Amino acid sequence: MTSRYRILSCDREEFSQLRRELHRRAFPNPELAERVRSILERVRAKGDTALVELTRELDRVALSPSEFCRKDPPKRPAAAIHKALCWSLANVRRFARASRPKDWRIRNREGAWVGERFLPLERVGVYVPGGTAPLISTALMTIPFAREAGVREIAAVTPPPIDPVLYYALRSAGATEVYSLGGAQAVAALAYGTETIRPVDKIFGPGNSYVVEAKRQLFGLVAVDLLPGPSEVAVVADEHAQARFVAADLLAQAEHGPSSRILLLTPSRKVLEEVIAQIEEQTETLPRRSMVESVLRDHALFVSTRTLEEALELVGEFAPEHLSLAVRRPHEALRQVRHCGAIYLGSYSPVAAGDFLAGPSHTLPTGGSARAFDGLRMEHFFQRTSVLEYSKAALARVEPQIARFAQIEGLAAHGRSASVRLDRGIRAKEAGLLAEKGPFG
Ligand SMILES: NC(=O)c1ccc[n+]([C@@H]2O[C@H](COP(=O)([O-])OP(=O)(O)OC[C@H]3O[C@@H](n4cnc5c(N)ncnc54)[C@H](O)[C@@H]3O)[C@@H](O)[C@H]2O)c1
Ligand SMILES: [Zn+2]
Repeated sequence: MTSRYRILSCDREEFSQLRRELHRRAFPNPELAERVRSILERVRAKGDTALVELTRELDRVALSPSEFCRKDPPKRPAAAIHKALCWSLANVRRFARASRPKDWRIRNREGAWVGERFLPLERVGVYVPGGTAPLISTALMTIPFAREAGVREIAAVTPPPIDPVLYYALRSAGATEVYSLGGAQAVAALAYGTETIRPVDKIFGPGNSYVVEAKRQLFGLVAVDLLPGPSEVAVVADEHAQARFVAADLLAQAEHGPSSRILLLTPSRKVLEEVIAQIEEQTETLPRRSMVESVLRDHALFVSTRTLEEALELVGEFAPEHLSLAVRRPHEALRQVRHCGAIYLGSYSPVAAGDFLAGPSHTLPTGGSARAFDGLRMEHFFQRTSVLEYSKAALARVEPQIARFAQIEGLAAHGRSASVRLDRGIRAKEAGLLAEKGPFG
């Protein structure tokens, strides 16, 4: 079959080649890094003055520092829109509450209590993209987690002018401050603070490459959640898959932007051909047709594998943001799938449901980073502390081992801090240990 798309039929040799190709790593782009570095430095050095200049240069909006923070009450949108927002909010809040981390403790080998305590962060910043489209769903998929976690101060930033429905969504989701600021400069303001914005402890949310690079550079000064990039989807389809559904899911992600990536893996050549025919048919009627076509041309890959197992193995190598398992036995396939951001099981779970309202956050790792990074989740809004409690009896049981470590590491005061509590002859003991030989002889 000839096609304008990239189609691979995967035999033994191509399989290992494709495995290598699909195993991606994201490197920072040096020019972009330099550009972002200079924006961050301007905000650090000149505060609000830099924010006024950058907002004029990059967003083409003239704002004075007193106009950054929006204080006006939000206007309630039309009933039908309001209902959709509430639907999403209810699902996300419920998911957030159910996934709240719980304090726990166990007794260790010597009978002391050891455990973890989770406290909500005090002040966070949430970036909500707004450059090309007001990502209202992003407001609903980040801020409620902070709110349900018990974070007291939630500062949301989004590029001006703020869409009225987005403003309403930011407020109803629980933002306690909303700033008309976008791009790397908004991230810098959250991290460094300016005359009008107090710095935050952690920065959340997706954004374009400037926003993500700013988070990467500021990591350490503040905490960040993850570095989400352009959207992507992989679909694994078997011979039972509905080509119409599969094509629709692939096109939905292609619609996100020119750098979106889409991947289809199927052991059925027939399904592959049907999906491509469906893509051509469905693309005709999409409003963002030209963008979708450029994604299909430059960032789409259609692979026919020998078996379903091979398809599932390759998809683990790709570690996609979204994975749809359009197969007859999705739960069985799930067991064979390795890392990815979110998995959609069966024929009736469109990725768009997760994008807009299902419950788990749609802020997910991209570019292969799902191999090690999690999508945004409740735990990210907590700071975790370990808690330890010894009784005298527990300490007595283990004190000789503490003394031994103290000796190995040459830290006598450490050893003494245990033995002194047990009234064990301190000096005699230390003298004895120090007189002994080294660990290996
Ligand atoms: N992975 C995820 O979970 C996820 C979820 C939602 C959105 N996203 C991604 O978020 C992104 C949204 O991007 P967007 O552009 O629409 O909005 P955005 O708000 O992220 O970026 C707009 C800002 O970029 C800055 N900017 C634009 N051009 C610049 C330049 N030349 N130099 C410096 N700064 C510049 C401007 O200040 C502007 O305010 C998309 O790439 C989308 O895929 C990812
Ligand atoms: Zn999507």
